[in-house]
Amino acid sequence: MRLRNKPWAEDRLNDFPQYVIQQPVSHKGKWHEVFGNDNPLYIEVGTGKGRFITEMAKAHPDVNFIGIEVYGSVIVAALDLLIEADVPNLKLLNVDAANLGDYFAKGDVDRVYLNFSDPWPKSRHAKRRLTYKTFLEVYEGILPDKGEIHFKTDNQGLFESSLKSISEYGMLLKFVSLDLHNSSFEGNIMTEYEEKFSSKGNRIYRLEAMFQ
Ligand SMILES: C[S@@+](CC[C@H](N)C(=O)[O-])C[C@H]1O[C@@H](n2cnc3c(N)ncnc32)[C@H](O)[C@@H]1O
Repeated sequence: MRLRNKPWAEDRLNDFPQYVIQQPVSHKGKWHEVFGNDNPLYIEVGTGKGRFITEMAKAHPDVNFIGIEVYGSVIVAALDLLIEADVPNLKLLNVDAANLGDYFAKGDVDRVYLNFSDPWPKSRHAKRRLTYKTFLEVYEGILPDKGEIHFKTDNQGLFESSLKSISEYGMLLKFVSLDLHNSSFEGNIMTEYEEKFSSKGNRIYRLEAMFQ
């Protein structure tokens, strides 16, 4: 993603503590207190400008959602969407996914969504892919037993390397589509990148995988 520096982003994120989690470490093991209910918690890692997670929160009021994004200059756009939507079941978290184990205990998170993650095509950058084994370890550490990741991308190389990484990790593939938009899958919510790349004619790949 091309980044425009927004020096004011941090102040804006701090101005909305009702939407942007300020001290995530303090919620470890007790995230239900943040939402005031015992509903399941789904997170999107690399939420970008937040369209997917905001639309998911609107469509599923009985699920709690957190959009996680490493760049403040990007997640401020998600904050604008959340302010407009004003839904109680969505929060934002401006952290690096590599550190999620510092903020979430095993079983705090019920599902991980990865959408159009940066492909990092060069093999020397493979460790930065959000489906690399070290990130799978992080997700396994915060999901319950048999927890799931749901991943979609238009990038064939990233999809193939993710299938390999997920299989080598010993996860069970529950669903694979090599052309999501021409499949029978129902309830798809488009992300910003999905709209951009599918409108150019790119195929969308999707998988669901379960830890076991
Ligand atoms: C290509 S964008 C896709 C955004 C959105 N999910 C979509 O589909 O439109 C990938 C996003 O993941 C974020 N990201 C990459 N690595 C991350 C990490 N380690 N932790 C959190 N976010 C990350 C990037 O900053 C970027 O905003």
